Amino acid sequence: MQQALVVGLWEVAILFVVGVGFGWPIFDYFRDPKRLRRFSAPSIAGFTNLWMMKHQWFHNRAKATHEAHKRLGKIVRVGPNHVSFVSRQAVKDIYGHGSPATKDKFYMQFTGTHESSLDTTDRQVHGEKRKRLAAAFAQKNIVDMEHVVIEDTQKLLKRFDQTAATRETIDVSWFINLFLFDMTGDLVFSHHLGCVERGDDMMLAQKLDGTVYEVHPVSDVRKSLRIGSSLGWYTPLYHLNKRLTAWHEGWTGGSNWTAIVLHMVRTRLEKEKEGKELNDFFKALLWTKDHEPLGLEIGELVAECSLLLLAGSDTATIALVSTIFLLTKWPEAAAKLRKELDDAIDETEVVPAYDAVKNLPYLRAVLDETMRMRPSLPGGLPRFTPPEGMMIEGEWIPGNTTVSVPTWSLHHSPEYFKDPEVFKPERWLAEDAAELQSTFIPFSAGGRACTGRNVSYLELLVSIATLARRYEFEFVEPGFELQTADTVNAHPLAMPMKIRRRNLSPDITDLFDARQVLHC
Ligand code: HEM
Repeated sequence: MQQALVVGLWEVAILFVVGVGFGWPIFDYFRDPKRLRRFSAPSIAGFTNLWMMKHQWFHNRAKATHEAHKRLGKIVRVGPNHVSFVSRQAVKDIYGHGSPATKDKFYMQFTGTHESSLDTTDRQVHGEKRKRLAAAFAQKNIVDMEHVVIEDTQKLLKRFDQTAATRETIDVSWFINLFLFDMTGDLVFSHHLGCVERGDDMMLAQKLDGTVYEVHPVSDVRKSLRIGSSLGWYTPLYHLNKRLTAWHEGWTGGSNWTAIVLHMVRTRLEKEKEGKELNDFFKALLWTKDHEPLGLEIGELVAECSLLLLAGSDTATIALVSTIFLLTKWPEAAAKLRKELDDAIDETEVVPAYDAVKNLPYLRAVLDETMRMRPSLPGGLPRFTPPEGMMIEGEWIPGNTTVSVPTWSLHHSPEYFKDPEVFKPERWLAEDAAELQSTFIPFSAGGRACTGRNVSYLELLVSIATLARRYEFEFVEPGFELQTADTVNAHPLAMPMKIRRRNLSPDITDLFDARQVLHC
């Protein structure tokens, strides 16, 4: 009798949870307190965040949103409380300086013990954090770091030259990822990771008790971003869902990443104690411009550095791999670029100086066209409307609503970019190019746009100029298409290629031997 009652209670409880779980979203959809039903939604997106979570999990959020916009128009409801806009005006309204929208709670997935510049939703806290970094990332400071870019590029060339000599197949995507890990480690921490030299992504990590262990972070980071961003689309139950999915290796992956950064922070602080004067981004987190100590807690240093190391390496990897992919796919553009580079750069240069390449119009157009066609963060970056609501694209959007502009869709909109599926660097050199800039948002826009934009152009223009001038790349598989795993960043998957030397510039081994003799 008692057992029957217990089973009965369980059944009622299950029925209640299922009833509320399914019934409430349907009830709320028809209740429509924010009048969002006026915007069309793909499949179940108007009722539940599961639509977004599913596409995020399967790495195709940006593509699914794009399809929805193509079918349903420039304003689409992509979640019960999320409206997506593909328009120039919406970029201004949502992301522009002076926009009342704040960052969405989606970003809580990135927050550990402390918030970083990227994930804080508080304007004042963000203002202070951004001011600190902005000084370090100013153009005049970055130029002093050019030698790091040049030296790391030479190390990559050494590896690519060997591959070219043997005509073996190489996964270019993998080596570019290693190259940008090395470069970002050097720029942020003055810490050379040596990934390119070893050909692997091994990094040392440190537990809080000081134990040091080895981690291979590429797959850890992807798994961590995959689970975090999928759950991030349903913030009310984020912490509960995190507990329920504690078995997923992405959470361990995230902890390993933090442990890598902790190791780098501690190592860098040791060097500081030894009185070494190092010119890197880390110093902006230790000292004010007038050399007053900032006294940040170690947790905050780890949060900021974790962002810098990941934002710096992942995004630029995507841009550089995509450039090589698109130039190989569109050989006419590659030929034009090589002509410009051969005419402008001295034959004896191996890695040209930034000054020699920064104003080359076709080179810059190639990079911008790449970031248009394959933006590093292809999905919409979610923002939250203020409690009183706001106008977006001429529509009144009530308060506390998530809004975004999907970068991929904006960059592939025929309204702004003629023949959007064609790789056409020339569009950035045409008379109306200035107008295109307002719908070109690879670094986002306004007060929360990328702080690392200047350093990215330095790294990317120098490395593209070097690689395009020195090599011809070939796909091993005819008609190869580069696949990506879109978490928040669109991580490029393998790109097997053969590399041929163009024999224009000096041999890199001679250069290294000369440097070694010099150092002796
Ligand atoms: C091609 C290279 C890069 C691209 C396409 C890129 C893109 C972006 C985008 C779209 C955002 C806004 C993210 C959001 O609102 O969710 C962002 C933010 C940020 N990026 Fe980058 N990024 C690049 C390279 C870098 C580099 C090299 C660094 C530094 C080493 C960096 C540091 C940051 C930081 C600190 C933020 C947060 C800005 C803030 O909210 O104040 N990025 N980046």
